[in-house]
Amino acid sequence: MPVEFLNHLKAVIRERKNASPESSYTAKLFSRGTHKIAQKVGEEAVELVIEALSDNDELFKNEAADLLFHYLLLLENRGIDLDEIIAVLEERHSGKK
Ligand SMILES: N=c1c2ncn([C@@H]3O[C@H](COP(=O)(O)OP(=O)(O)OP(=O)(O)O)[C@@H](O)[C@H]3O)c2ncn1[C@@H]1O[C@H](COP(=O)(O)O)[C@@H](O)[C@H]1O
Repeated sequence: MPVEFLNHLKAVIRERKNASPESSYTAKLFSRGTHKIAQKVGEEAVELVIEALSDNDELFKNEAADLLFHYLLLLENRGIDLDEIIAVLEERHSGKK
């Protein structure tokens, strides 16, 4: 189920690429381009690092979700599927067998 949801979210993000910027947060970020999307990934990564140093699991999970969401956006903006990143990990893993 979690993997299916991730695939569903990827599809929604892809749809938003062609949606009007006024219609959604995701569409607006796509309209602002690579610089803004990359900046958001950096911001969300820093926010996650800050929460990693706290003991609040709820805040940590929320920041982790924000980072994952914006990471998916960055991949979609680049035209690279998450499966291609997983393939890199699989290749690294198989090389260590
Ligand atoms: N999973 C998410 C998701 N996670 C985080 N966010 C947004 O990411 C932003 C992160 O918070 P920030 O305070 O860093 O950003 P902000 O202040 O809103 O934006 P800035 O102008 O400051 O950059 C918030 O606006 C969140 O709403 C998300 N926005 C949308 N989704 C999903 O994306 C899909 C498309 O949603 P829409 O974009 O609403 O169509 C749906 O399935 C949504 O559930």
